[in-house]
Amino acid sequence: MDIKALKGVGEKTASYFSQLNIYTTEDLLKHYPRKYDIYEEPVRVADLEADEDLEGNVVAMEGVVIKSPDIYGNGKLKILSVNLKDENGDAFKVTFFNMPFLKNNFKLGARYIFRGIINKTRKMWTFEQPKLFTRAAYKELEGSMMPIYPLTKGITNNMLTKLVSGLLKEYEERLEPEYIPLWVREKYELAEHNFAMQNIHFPKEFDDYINARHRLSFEEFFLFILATLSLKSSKETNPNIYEINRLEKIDEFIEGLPFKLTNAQLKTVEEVRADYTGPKIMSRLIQGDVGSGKTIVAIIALLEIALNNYQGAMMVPTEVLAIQQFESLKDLIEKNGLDIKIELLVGSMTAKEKRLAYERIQSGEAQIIIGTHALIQEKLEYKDLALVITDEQHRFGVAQRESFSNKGRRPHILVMSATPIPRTLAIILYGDLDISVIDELPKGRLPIKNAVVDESYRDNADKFLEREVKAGHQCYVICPMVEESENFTGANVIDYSKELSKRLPDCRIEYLHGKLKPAKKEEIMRRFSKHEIDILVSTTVIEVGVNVPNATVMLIENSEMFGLAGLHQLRGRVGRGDAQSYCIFMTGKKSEKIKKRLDILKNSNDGFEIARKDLELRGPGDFFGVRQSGDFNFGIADIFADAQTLKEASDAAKLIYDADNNLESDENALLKEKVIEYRGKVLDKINI
Ligand SMILES: Nc1ncnc2c1ncn2[C@@H]1O[C@H](COP(=O)(O)OP(=O)(O)OP(=O)(O)O)[C@@H](O)[C@H]1O
Repeated sequence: MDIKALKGVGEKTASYFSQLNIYTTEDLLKHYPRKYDIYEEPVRVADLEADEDLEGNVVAMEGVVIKSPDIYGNGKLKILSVNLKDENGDAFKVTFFNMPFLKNNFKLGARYIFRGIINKTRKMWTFEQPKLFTRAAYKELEGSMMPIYPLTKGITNNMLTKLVSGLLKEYEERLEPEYIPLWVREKYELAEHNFAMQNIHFPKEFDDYINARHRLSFEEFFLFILATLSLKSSKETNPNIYEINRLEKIDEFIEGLPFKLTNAQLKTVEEVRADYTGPKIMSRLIQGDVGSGKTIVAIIALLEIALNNYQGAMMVPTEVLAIQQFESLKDLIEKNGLDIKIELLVGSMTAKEKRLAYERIQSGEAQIIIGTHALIQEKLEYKDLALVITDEQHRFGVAQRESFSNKGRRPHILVMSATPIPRTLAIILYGDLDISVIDELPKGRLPIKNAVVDESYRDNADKFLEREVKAGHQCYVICPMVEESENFTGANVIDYSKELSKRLPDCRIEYLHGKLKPAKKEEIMRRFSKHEIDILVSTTVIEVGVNVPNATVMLIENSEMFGLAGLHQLRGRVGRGDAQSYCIFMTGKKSEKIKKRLDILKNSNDGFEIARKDLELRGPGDFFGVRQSGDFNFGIADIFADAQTLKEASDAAKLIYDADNNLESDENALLKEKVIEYRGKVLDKINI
């Protein structure tokens, strides 16, 4: 049902909802809480002193007024300040702004429970504008879990809570039929669908939440796997319609590379070449950690396809990366004296440039095409596209991958990923692809040295950057944001690079961020690659794929603001050459928790190990809306935290598929409808 059919949702609200990708009531029900507000037992001052993580967070405290409250302040601002003590007799304070009428509530000896963000100011634990409860009122709420939804401008939590709760009431009357066969629900102990919907939004108790979440994650994985299984079977019958031969020129090219391929690379190259010269169309995933050397494998394939007189295209997630790949491939082709024409296609090219590029692609003059999403523009036609490579493929949806492959007759597909997941999971998640793993780093790479530091290390950090620059190396500094913003207190690239230039006047410093004009981005990246810039201050636009092997230092400001997977990707921008490289994680806020998390990165350079340790640290109970891997953005399920559920869903899907691969039995009738709906609607939204 259209979201506008709901009472109180007009055109304007609907347009706000579209920002959250909510268009229908079904979308609204699938807009799961990000976390829950749990009314926990009140804490005491002693608890606050003992657990530093409580500061700055929401807590409840019970207290007795120990002094008649004061009102102070001038004309416009009136501050009511109340002194209290907790049951141990320890003092804390509460302040309210412009609410002088509350004064009468706080008679000497009155007892209340306050709930809000607690902070220590001038040695006193203080609430500002907390919510106020009588003990009886609080006890009623204690233990309950109120949903907190992801929001956007114009949509409040209150509004969502009301709409969802209204919808669920109605839903109960209309009871959606259960579509997972009974035997599956029994075997894997799955709650019923409607129960799960009700309890993911408004769990009465923690266990209900757990059961709801389990059912919904299972359901997401289950549909996803059934859909990919059917995709795979349709591919298996695709014969290789291209006449591609192994060429000596390619063997010579490999021989002539300035480095020796690792065994893992060699094996992967073999698998890829066997695929596209074999009887069936290739659908292969190359999985390898950052810096493991996936790109050269892709390049070898592109060259061999081009030399066989077909076209090959490689789609990458950012313009910066497209330009870089294009330039380095052009260099390689020239150096090796190969007669191959390559083309760049990115969104920011002028209409005329694009038209000319389109013409060369359509006529077949362009043999290798490198670009961004621009490669799958409807208007673009290829002459004879035989190979499609998507780099860092998790940025693209399955549907995009498919639409790309529909451009050719049915091209070979190669997908590259640095997502650190174990092979068993990869086999399930990439059900429609064969997998090659590059599990070995090039020889001579020294492990990156890591340090987790805070502001007190600033001078040393500056000296360190200077020293590396003097030694002829280059550095990245990452800031979490572009420019100063009111509600965000992290370093920003523009101010930061100004200040850094003052402190290190002998270094050539420039900044880069996503909002710069594409031509400017290109110019900066080109100059950095050519070592005309020593220190590049950047946002995370350089996170994926950027390759400047002479860079040896990665300094990440406010590293507590990034996820571990993102930090690992960023760090992967150094350590790409022979020289010793360093990664400095600078933190703005000191806390044991933050330190522990960053220590995981400090102690390991292995992507998968990091993901696993991160999960261990959080503990299996700590997964309220925490999605560790943004790469596979399922609605609620997380491939790491729910790895066991994923396995079960995969087993169940296979059992069903093996017994009834077209889902034709009565028992599977409703499931079939769902899978078809899922393939059409959801599969393209899941980024794998
Ligand atoms: N066998 C090798 N020996 C030495 N250097 C290599 C080898 N293979 C690749 N390289 C170089 O290592 C660097 C990183 O390789 P590449 O860019 O292919 O990594 P990647 O796996 O794509 O990493 P990312 O996921 O970070 O993009 C490049 O400079 C590349 O030329």
